[in-house]
Amino acid sequence: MTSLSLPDIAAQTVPHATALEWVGMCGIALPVVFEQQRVSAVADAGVSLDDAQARGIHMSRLYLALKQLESAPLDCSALRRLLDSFLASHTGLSNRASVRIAFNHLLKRSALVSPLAGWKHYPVEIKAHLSGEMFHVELFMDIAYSSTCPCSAALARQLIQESFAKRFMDESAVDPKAVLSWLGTTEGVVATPHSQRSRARLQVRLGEGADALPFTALIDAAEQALGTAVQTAVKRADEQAFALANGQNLMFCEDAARRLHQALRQEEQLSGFHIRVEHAESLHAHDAVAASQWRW
Ligand SMILES: Nc1nc2c(ncn2[C@@H]2O[C@H](COP(=O)(O)OP(=O)(O)OP(=O)(O)O)[C@@H](O)[C@H]2O)c(=O)[nH]1
Repeated sequence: MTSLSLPDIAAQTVPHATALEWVGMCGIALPVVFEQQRVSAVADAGVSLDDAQARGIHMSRLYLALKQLESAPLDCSALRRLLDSFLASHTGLSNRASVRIAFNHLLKRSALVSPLAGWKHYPVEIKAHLSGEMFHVELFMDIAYSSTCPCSAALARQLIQESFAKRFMDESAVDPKAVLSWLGTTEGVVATPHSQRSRARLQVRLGEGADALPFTALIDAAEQALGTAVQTAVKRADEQAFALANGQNLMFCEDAARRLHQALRQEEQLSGFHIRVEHAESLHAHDAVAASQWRW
């Protein structure tokens, strides 16, 4: 064993001094506690390097500080304490600190009709920033839903009308039983509208005084506004109810963005948001996309 001290390269000065906006680590494996459950998260942690002469920051200090989140429930207070400790460990070097934490939020969802339930995961992210006394937290969530094209539905209805006219218009008296049985065939309902799995990507900024991270409430509000969230456990009765829900919930991407905008405006704990919806069209190979924002 040698008694030589370890070289500390980070403490050196640099010949071409430049302050840096952000320096840190990305993709750190981190177990966190959210809503009484331990979840496997990935974190990015960093600070500004405002001392233009300093060679580097002390990455190990940020890494070790993240340990705080292994046991403390994940909320705004815990994030604030973490960022305070990032800056406290970089006095004289850094004035700003940030952390990003990403994980899958699991929620149990009931079937539409049958007494079944299953799990859905929602990719979520938390971004917290501290600059002087300015602390803010942003949340991101990704929500899958089903959308049926209103234009395609109208065109399909027109084809069904034409098919009906061809089959029954020459008859002097239309027999309801014949119509009923004809409606149950693919000659009757001759066309179906296209629908697609769609995604809503919500970014929100929490207002001052917020402590809890309201992922569940926001996801519930968004799914309620969209009306046709993707399902978990599905029996035929559930699938039929889903077909009815979609038929009564026709929407362009613009409709989805507007509904979400209205829903998020009701959320008093938010100070701003950005919405992006993507309808992964089955009509063509590109997506239909709409975005909206408030105080973003
Ligand atoms: N600043 C910086 N450190 C890096 C980088 N890549 C790897 N590291 C390593 O991160 C390790 C931890 O750095 P420090 O936190 O300064 O470690 P330390 O000097 O033992 O810890 P302190 O005594 O608390 O300063 C060092 O071994 C660095 O070489 C990089 O790009 N920048």
